Amino acid sequence: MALSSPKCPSSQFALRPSPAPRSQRVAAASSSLSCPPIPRRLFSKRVSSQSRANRRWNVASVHDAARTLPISPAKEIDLKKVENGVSSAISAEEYRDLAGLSTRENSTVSITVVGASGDLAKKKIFPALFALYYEDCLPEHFTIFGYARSKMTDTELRNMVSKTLTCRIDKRENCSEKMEQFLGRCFYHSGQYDSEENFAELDKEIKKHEAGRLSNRLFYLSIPPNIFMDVVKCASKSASSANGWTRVIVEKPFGQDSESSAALTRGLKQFLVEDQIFRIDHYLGKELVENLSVLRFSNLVFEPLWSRQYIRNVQLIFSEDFGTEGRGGYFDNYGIIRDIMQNHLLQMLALFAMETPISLDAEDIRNEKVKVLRSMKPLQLEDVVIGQYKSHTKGGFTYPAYTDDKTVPRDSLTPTFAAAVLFIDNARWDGVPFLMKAGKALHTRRTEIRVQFRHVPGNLYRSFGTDLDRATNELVIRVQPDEAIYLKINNKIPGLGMRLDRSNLNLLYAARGTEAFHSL
Ligand SMILES: NC(=O)C1=CN([C@@H]2O[C@H](COP(=O)(O)OP(=O)(O)OC[C@H]3O[C@@H](n4cnc5c(N)ncnc54)[C@H](OP(=O)(O)O)[C@@H]3O)[C@@H](O)[C@H]2O)C=CC1
Ligand SMILES: O=C1O[C@H](COP(=O)(O)O)[C@@H](O)[C@H](O)[C@H]1O
Repeated sequence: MALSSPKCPSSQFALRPSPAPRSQRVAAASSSLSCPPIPRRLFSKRVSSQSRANRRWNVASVHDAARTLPISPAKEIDLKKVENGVSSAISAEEYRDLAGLSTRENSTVSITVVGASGDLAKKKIFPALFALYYEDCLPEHFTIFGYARSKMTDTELRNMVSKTLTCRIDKRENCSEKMEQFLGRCFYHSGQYDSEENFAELDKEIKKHEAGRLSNRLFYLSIPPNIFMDVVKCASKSASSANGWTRVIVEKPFGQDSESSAALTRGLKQFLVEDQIFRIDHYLGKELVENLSVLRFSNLVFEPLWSRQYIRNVQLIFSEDFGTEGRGGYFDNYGIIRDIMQNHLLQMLALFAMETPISLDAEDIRNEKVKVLRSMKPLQLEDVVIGQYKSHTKGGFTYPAYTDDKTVPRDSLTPTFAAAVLFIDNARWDGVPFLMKAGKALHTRRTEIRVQFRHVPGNLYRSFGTDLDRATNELVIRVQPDEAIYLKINNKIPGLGMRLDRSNLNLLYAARGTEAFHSL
């Protein structure tokens, strides 16, 4: 089924409930007011005034426990318009207001992409920012700074970024013109992550562009987590906003284990209040992951089947057909389990397996997900397989081994592949294996959830061609590429006689070209 694509990002945030019903999002899109509705959960009642914990960071915000969206302190916003999440389409300007990005008060927003020389920044962050710019969802006065240790000029950054910008959106009018304008707003500053002095230099550069306007600053930590603290400390001391808000987006993985995760949180809180910290897992912004709860909770046909009674196993599969390619600096310290399984796949699993939440508020969904995680049996070593990709030749081309990557130590034992069987010890899922598989440099690029159903007891058609005991129903939720949901069913081959075959009942998404980071 083809779905028309909204013009503007849907402001869908990690750990947030399902988005607006499709019809409403499309309505928003087709409106001349271009930006889509913002979910109610972003406007929970808990409004904190200016940060008491740390006045340097000077923020006022609306706080939603699982995910926060601070808004500009001085702003009066008609929240009724967005009560119940998605009641009406809103304008680009209102969208910016709600995100605290208004320009009405002559304010600026400076976005610093820390780790701008890296993979995430190049592949996803700059393109997502461009998509927002294209859709007029960034404020009038905004500037983007790349910050990293690598030496680069502004022009080199622009050249690097321009290679990954695309006009993914439906209308491609003036795309190259818009790109030029966007690139003109991008600057680069080279510095160390633990140097207050270098961040003070960045501060000076930012100030030049702020030109005395109200200063709002966003730091996107597109770096390995072990240097988050250095950056937050230095940015806090030397480059935070003096009169507007300062926010920090923190990438996964949030530490190495629960101890280091708690230490990271404690560390961040020395310099930030919770409202300033935005933890992101971009898989939660993927269309099919967002659709998971909709599929299950708004279709009578699925929910009754969603249990051990009918489901034999669930597989969560992530595979990439490329290796680390220069990302060893980050990846080698974390490995595939911490890079993919513990966050992206586990989030998908929790959404898949949770009980019906009380509401679509982020906190209610989070509570249900936590119950799933707490019901999980601790993993045993024998339930896990790990591996690392080796060099191989195919079609006359030799693909490098993981340890051939110059950014990876030659003797690295970091896993690039892992498979694990997980069990959820509760009434719904007792005994159902949840198989997770994740790997880099495999044959295909694919992320999907495969739900295999039990055999039909006493199947009448056992003797008709197909081995129906094996060919059980399977529901496939293909997250990427070529998003689709299809159900494998057994049916009769048309014509004389009785021969059976397996077919797919399809919900194919046309190439919509949306990208999770764009909406997040
Ligand atoms: N790549 C992706 O698609 C995604 C990545 N992420 C997350 O983004 C973060 C960054 O990932 P990614 O961009 O892929 O990683 P990279 O390895 O590309 O690292 C980003 C930048 O950080 C600096 N860096 C790398 N290693 C180190 C190190 N050991 N010490 C200090 N600086 C270092 C480098 O900049 P320089 O040397 O110039 O300072 C590098 O360009 C991670 O937390 C990852 O989980 C999340 C979603 C998707
Ligand atoms: O978080 C990460 O995700 C990417 C894959 O993201 P996708 O949206 O392209 O599927 C992965 O390559 C990277 O290792 C990891 O850090």
